[in-house]
Amino acid sequence: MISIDHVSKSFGTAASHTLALDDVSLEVGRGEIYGVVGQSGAGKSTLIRTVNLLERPDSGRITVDGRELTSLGAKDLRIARQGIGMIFQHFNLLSSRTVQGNVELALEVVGVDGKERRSRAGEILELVGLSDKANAYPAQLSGGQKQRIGIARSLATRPSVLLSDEATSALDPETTRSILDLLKTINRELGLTVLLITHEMDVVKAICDSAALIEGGRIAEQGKLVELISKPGSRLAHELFPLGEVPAGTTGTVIDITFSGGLADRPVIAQLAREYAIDVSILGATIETIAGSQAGRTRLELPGSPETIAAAIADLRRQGLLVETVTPTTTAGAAA
Ligand SMILES: Nc1ncnc2c1ncn2[C@@H]1O[C@H](COP(=O)(O)OP(=O)(O)OP(=O)(O)O)[C@@H](O)[C@H]1O
Repeated sequence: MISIDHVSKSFGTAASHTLALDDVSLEVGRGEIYGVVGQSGAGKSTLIRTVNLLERPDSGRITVDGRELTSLGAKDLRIARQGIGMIFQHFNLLSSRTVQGNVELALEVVGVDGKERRSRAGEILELVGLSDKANAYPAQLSGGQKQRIGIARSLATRPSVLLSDEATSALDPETTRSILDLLKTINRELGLTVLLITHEMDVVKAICDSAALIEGGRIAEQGKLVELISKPGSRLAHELFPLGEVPAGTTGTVIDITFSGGLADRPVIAQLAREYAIDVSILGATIETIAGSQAGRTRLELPGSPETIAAAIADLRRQGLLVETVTPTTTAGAAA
C-alpha cells in the first residue's frame, strides 16, 4: 500500500550537510498499522513527510495505493494527496474556526460544495465521538479532543492512508490510550492503512502490526512484531520487552527466554528443576499482548556446570523457544 523505495534525502549546503534519510526502503501492507521508532534526529519526521511529498526525496521512489507519487506533476499530486490523511503532534487546527469549520476546511480546499461538506463533517464528527462539539472552538477543547478533530479532518476526504506524526506525544497516558483506540477502530472499520512515527515504544506495543527502527537516517531493523519477537538479537524485541540490567553479583549463566504464540504457557522453570536439577532464579519477566497475541520474556539465572546448562539450553531450543544468553553488565542478548 505504501512503498518507500531506496529513498534518500539531505538538507543544507555542501559545506554543512545532513543526510536525514540514507537509502531507506520500507513496505507497508494494505490495512496494516506500521510504526517507525527512533531517537530524536534519527530521521522519523523526514521519513513520514516524504510519503506525501511534503519533503521531496533527492532520490528513490514513493508509491501509495499503486500510484508513484514521485513521478506525478503538481495537479495529479494534489489529487493523489486527497487519498493520504495526516495528523500531527500539535494538532494544527485553525483557532479562528469552529470544530465543524476545521473539518470542513479539508473538503473546501478540494472543492466539495457546502451541503455535502456539512453532511460529511457531521458524519465524521460522529465517528470520532465529538458531534456535540461541532460549534466549539479549538481553544475550548482538551488535547485529546483536539486530536480527535485532527483525525476527523484527516479522514474527511476518505483517504486510504493515514500518516501520524507523533500524534500522541503531547497527550497524557490515558488520553494517549483513547486516541490509540480510536486509530485502531478506524483502521479496522475503514480499512485504513496507518504509518506512524513515534519515540514511544508503548505506542508500537499498543497498536502496531509491524515496526521499523531508524538510526542516523538508516533502517536498522524492520518486520512484523510477531516475527521480530522471536528473532535472535532483535533490538526492537528488546525494546518491546525491556528486562533491564543483570543484577550485580550474578554468578550463574543468565538467559532470556522469549515465549510467543502457543509457547507462552510452557512450564519451563519446573522442567529445568525437574530434568536438570537446576536451582533456577527468576531475575525478571515481562508479558505483553503484541499484535493480538500474548508474548513475553523471562530472564533466568542458571547455576550449575557448563555441561548441564548447555544441555538444558539445547533442550529449550529444541522445544522452539528463543533462548539468548546475556552477558553480565549489559542488557543486550547474544544468541549463543
Ligand atoms: N528542514 C531541515 N533543514 C535542515 N536539517 C534538517 C531539516 N529537517 C530535518 N533536518 C535534520 O535531519 C535530521 C533528521 O531530522 P528529523 O526531524 O527527521 O528527525 P526525527 O527523528 O523526526 O527527530 P525528532 O524526534 O526530534 O523530531 C536531523 O539531523 C535534523 O537536524
